[in-house]
Amino acid sequence: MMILKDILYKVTINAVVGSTSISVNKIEFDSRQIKKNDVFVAISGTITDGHKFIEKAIADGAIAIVCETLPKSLEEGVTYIEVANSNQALAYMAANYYQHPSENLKLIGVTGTNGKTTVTSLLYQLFKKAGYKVGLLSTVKVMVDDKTFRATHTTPDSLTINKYLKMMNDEGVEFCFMEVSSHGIHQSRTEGLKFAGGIFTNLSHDHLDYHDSFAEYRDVKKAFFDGLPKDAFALSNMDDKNGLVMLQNTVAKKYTYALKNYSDYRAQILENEFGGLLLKVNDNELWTRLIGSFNAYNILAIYGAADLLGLESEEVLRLISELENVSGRFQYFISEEKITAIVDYAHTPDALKNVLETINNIRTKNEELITIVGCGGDRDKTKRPKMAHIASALSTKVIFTSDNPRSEVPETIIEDMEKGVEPQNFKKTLSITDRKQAIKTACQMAEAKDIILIAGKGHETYQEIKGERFDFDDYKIVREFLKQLQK
Ligand SMILES: CC(=O)N[C@H]1[C@@H](OP(=O)(O)OP(=O)(O)OC[C@H]2O[C@@H](n3ccc(=O)[nH]c3=O)[C@H](O)[C@@H]2O)O[C@H](CO)[C@@H](O)[C@@H]1O[C@H](C)C(=O)N[C@@H](C)C(=O)N[C@H](CCC(=O)O)C(=O)O
Ligand SMILES: Nc1ncnc2c1ncn2[C@@H]1O[C@H](COP(=O)(O)OP(=O)(O)OP(=O)(O)O)[C@@H](O)[C@H]1O
Ligand SMILES: N[C@H](CCC[C@H](N)C(=O)O)C(=O)O
Ligand SMILES: [Mg+2]
Repeated sequence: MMILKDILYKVTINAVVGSTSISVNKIEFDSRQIKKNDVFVAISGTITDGHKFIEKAIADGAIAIVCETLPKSLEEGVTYIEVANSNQALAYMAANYYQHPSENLKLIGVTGTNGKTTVTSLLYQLFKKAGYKVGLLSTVKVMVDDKTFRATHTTPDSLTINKYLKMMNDEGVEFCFMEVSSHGIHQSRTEGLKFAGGIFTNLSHDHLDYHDSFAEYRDVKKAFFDGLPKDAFALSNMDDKNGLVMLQNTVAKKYTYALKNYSDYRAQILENEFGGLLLKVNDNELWTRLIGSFNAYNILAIYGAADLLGLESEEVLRLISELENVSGRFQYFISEEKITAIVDYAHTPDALKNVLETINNIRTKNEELITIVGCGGDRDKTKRPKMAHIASALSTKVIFTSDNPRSEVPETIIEDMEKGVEPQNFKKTLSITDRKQAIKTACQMAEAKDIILIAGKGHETYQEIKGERFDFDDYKIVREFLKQLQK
């Protein structure tokens, strides 16, 4: 239980009806979770409006309501708080309720179109190897030191974030690395958190189904850096054309990293092969198992963050060479017949281009590259033809298939993709709606030494169709087919 007034500390309030000295049990923003003596926060969302469920919440025992518009009829004995922004109010209420857990550890946020999971997961590994208790909030999973929890989002809602941070406080966690998605920033999920640092990876085409324009997408990401406190660091990628934009209004201490432009943390790629990357980082040689020039940026970002967080440079260089790859990110194996199968999470045009260019830099010309790719349903439609254009231009053969169709018709998604294929590449492409069938066909087509890239789902162990999740694991399926085909 907690006094409502204390939960509302720092919340911008327009009007109060009733007493804020009442004791409430817990905070909920979903009326279906309300129990007796809870406070319900009504949020107007993308599908429905929480305000429609105020009456239901009270009937189920809510004794306080936080909302942006007071209901026409007010119930006796219920306290109503009218606020300017329910999402923001929820974030401050969540921080108050869990006693500001972000202030009791060093919280580092990573934002950008691609690389967030890779950078946060590598930082988690690095700080664990350095002997610290560490937290992780990522697309793939949540870690409270050594305990694993299922991730429902890249950036969870503010109540969930603060719940995990409080658990980390109780476990004595000193550092927490979290992904900060543009949806998360736009919905104030990270409002009220005290960040010790922010890292910008890159900005390219994604989520234009949610943001009205690329400029709005950029400005939402920039808002994260604008909100960093002056004792935090802001580490930005100077090779990204929006790298400086992210830093221009932050009061945090500014640092930069790059391979091409002058920066505080610089790297050069000395070797780039399937075995890993040999880098020169600020005049030190560094080996990493990770593959691909895009991973040079991720490695440099974690090197800079570790330095800014006080880890000793020599130790960081040694530990980075021990880091394991992140699940579903350029995860590969080579079959007995020397066919290389790569599973990667690339689901944006820039990511797909990076992965395909990496493979093309490594493979010899007589090794065919067969790419299997689809696009998520209920996501950015404008990236579909771009992904298909990139896949068909940079592969020897391409099979368009389903990713997570969600509520859309899979064939329509594939048609959207096919529109991006240039005529000279038509002969390279094939469309097979069933993803399993597409993977099997690629395995049948592949000859010894060929490479199969399965892109878009990475670590995901499900396929989302019409609101249901069916078991589906790219990596397991391709291994199985290559074994069956004795290839
Ligand atoms: C589009 C989007 O981001 N939606 C998120 C948002 O939901 P919403 O506010 O739009 O919810 P809504 O369904 O319209 O409902 C409005 C309100 O009414 C309430 N409600 C609803 C029904 C009811 O009976 N009673 C009730 O009180 C809901 O609890 C909600 O507060 O807030 C919810 C609670 O935090 C999130 O679960 C939900 O994520 C949905 C499921 C989602 O798919 N989000 C994806 C797009 C997402 O967030 N992705 C990003 C980036 C991914 C990446 O690039 O890696 C992420 O950070 O994961
Ligand atoms: N620094 C980078 N620059 C460009 N592409 C990258 C970079 N790092 C990873 N990628 C590519 O993007 C894919 C997704 O990487 P990752 O999961 O780290 O990104 P993310 O930002 O967490 O994505 P999401 O927004 O979906 O959570 C990888 O599988 C790889 O293909
Ligand atoms: N295979 C996934 C990748 C994107 C998942 C996440 N970034 C999101 O937007 O929810 C899809 O496109 O369905
Ligand atoms: Mg991620």
